[in-house]
Amino acid sequence: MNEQTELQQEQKRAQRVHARIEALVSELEAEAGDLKEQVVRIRKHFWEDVTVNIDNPDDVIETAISMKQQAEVLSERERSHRHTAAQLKKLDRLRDSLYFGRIDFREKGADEAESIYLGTASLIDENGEDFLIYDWRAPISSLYYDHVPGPARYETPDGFQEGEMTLKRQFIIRNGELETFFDTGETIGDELLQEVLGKGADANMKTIVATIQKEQNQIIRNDRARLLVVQGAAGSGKTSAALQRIAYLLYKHRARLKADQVVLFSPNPLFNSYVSTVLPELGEENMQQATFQEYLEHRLGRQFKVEDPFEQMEYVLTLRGAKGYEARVEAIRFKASAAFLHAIASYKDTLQQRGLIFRDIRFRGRLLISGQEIHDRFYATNPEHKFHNRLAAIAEWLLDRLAVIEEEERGKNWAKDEAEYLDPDIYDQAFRYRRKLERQNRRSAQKQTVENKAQDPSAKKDSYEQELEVLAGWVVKEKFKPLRRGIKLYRFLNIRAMYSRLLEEPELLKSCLPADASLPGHWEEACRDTLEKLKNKELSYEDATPYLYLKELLEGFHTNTTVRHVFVDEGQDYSPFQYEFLKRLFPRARMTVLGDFHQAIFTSALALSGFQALQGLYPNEDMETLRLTRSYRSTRPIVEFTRGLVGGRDIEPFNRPGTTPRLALVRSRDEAAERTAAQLREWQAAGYTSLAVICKTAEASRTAVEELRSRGLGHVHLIRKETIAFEPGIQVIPAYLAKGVEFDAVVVYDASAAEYGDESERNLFYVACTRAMHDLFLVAVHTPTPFLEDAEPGTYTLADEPTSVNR
Ligand SMILES: Nc1ncnc2c1ncn2[C@@H]1O[C@H](COP(=O)(O)OP(=O)(O)OP(=O)(O)O)[C@@H](O)[C@H]1O
Repeated sequence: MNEQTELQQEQKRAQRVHARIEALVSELEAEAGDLKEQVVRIRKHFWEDVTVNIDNPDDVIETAISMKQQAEVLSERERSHRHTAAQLKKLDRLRDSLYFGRIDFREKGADEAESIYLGTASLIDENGEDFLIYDWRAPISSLYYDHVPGPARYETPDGFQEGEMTLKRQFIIRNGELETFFDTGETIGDELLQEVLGKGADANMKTIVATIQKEQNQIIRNDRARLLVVQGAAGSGKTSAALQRIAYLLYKHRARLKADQVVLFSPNPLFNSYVSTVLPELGEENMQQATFQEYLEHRLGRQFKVEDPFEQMEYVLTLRGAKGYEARVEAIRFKASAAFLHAIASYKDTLQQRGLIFRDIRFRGRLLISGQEIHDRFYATNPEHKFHNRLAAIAEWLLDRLAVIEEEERGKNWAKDEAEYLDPDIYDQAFRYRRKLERQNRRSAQKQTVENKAQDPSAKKDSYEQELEVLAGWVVKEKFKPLRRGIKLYRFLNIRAMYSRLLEEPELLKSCLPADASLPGHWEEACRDTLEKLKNKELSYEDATPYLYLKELLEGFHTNTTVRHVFVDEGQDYSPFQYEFLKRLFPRARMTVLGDFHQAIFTSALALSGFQALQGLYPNEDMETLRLTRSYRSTRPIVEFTRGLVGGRDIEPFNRPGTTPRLALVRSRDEAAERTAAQLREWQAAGYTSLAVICKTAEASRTAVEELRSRGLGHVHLIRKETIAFEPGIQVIPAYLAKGVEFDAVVVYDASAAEYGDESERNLFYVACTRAMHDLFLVAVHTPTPFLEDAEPGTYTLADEPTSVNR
């Protein structure tokens, strides 16, 4: 068959499928309208259609049955309406794009090949027999992503199905009309990918189902690993693969897995909103999204002012040379290390023998039970018993002691005084509460007397003294409530003092470290600062996780057993501590970690230890590591330039042509602003809509916004750590907040040695440069950053030289 006839045939088929969708839509719309009417009518006349009669017991039963039936009819109609609405949404998604690919597959032993058309959802023909479209996540669809024409196989629940793929085709379908197709010998042919990647950046991430690459498909469909680690270059599709993997898991395990049982940990709120459209676009509900900081705030925010990672980042980036800087940076690194994690765990072990610090239990400024007394009592318990059983015994003992003290307090004048001045509302509340309690606890004869009087309406609150006694009892109970609650939560453990002691006593810490580890330089200097902060109820970011770890080891771990999949994006920026945490917090979840060491920007990052640090997390056989080396985001010239910055020789560009990155060397900040503004205007004129000016820090970004606005540029937006969405226009953004997102064109402002001079800033510079999809412009005042010396020769040009277009 010649290509023209073939095209016509495909177009005819597309028309048929489109017509089927339209017919279904009209049918379902009518059905939905009808159902909606019924629901509204039932709700409105609910009581009219129910026979309400409560004259005798039989009537009551009949009434109940009638109500139940009516409620069931209503909920059945509501369910049908929801189902129809979901079907309509699915059809609406299919209506324009229908399907994107076709494979012809002949099963082993069969005479003929079957044509499989792939789309974002499945669709069956009018007879209910054949699939007009297969969902991209169906087992057979994996053939499309994994194989080229020839012998092929796919995994089914019953094992592998062998066969031969005789055709592989990609379609471009717009508004329900098939424009063209490509037959391809490649796994996923480059034409479609070229077309997709050549488009402009969006305010939100897009799905990639039509062009998923083979190695990405391995990530998406991996069902075996308990811990799946994906190491991939910037722009290699890690986040995309993660999101399509979530969609795949929700489809494959749809009977058991709901979207709220999947959590994605991401670097910041902006990233959260950037990726939040992908799953709904694929017809799935969104997973839960969180940042680690939110979790820390949730657990420690009441007790401490907890520093966030961006404040720490700003400190590291801007205060070089300040007093205590070196000490803190070394401490940041140390406190994120596996050695410190080990130290905290063995510190907890020693505390089982000695050294626990307990809080005094005080009431109205008076000491009730001293920390020393609790301490002595704890160490008098049997050391053979489990630590948490010993603690539970102490809590029980404290509650008993408290009950006795509470009883004594009731007769005291302060309680009666307070009872006398109770607010009328609280008074009533107290009185009712007391009566209820006393009905439940008829313990002593004395109580009984009071209760009888209180319960007897004729007695009213006759004796003033007795009434006051009742109320004083209530007052004391209310005042003791927080004490009892605190004891149940083990607040009598003084975690702050114990964490502080570990920092105050280097010998103690050394004894808890693994044999091959030692304390970092300037340790005591760093600790002085931390201890001061702890005293003021402040917690640095580097201390927050170790502190919480110690707290949980002592008090018991909080767990969430409903979550089944945890995804950690930008996984290189998490410490071993944080992984240990996530594992304990979600004991029933599988974990997918996505990261790129070249983008490790936090001092606490895994960068040095690499993902090996994750090895102890789960047994080796439960862990799998996959690599993505091809970079899709940026044009070939941009990838060829950026990979040199980090020595990433194995980073392979997707072959998309573009302009070579340019460097403008300027003499002043003023000139830098001029050049930047001019470049942005040029890009706007060329039709780019998503533009970013990436600076090193928040402060530099604020200044840049002023400089650009004062040059008449409109719609210049400053991105802060709290920003949750892009507004249309030019984004000015600190590099560390640009993680995970992308723009049509990027100015790196300012790429000078003064700004990016220290080796520790290399990765940050790399992150900034790799955000550009189509064009990259660097501006440097005086001397450019030394990192440019590592760029492969010829991969960037000076802006004043003629621009070379690398095709
Ligand atoms: N198979 C694909 N088909 C089409 N586009 C793709 C594909 N894989 C990746 N992309 C595109 O490449 C860009 C980068 O993808 P993504 O953000 O997932 O990469 P990443 O590895 O998470 O990047 P980074 O680590 O730099 O944040 C996105 O625009 C994405 O849509």
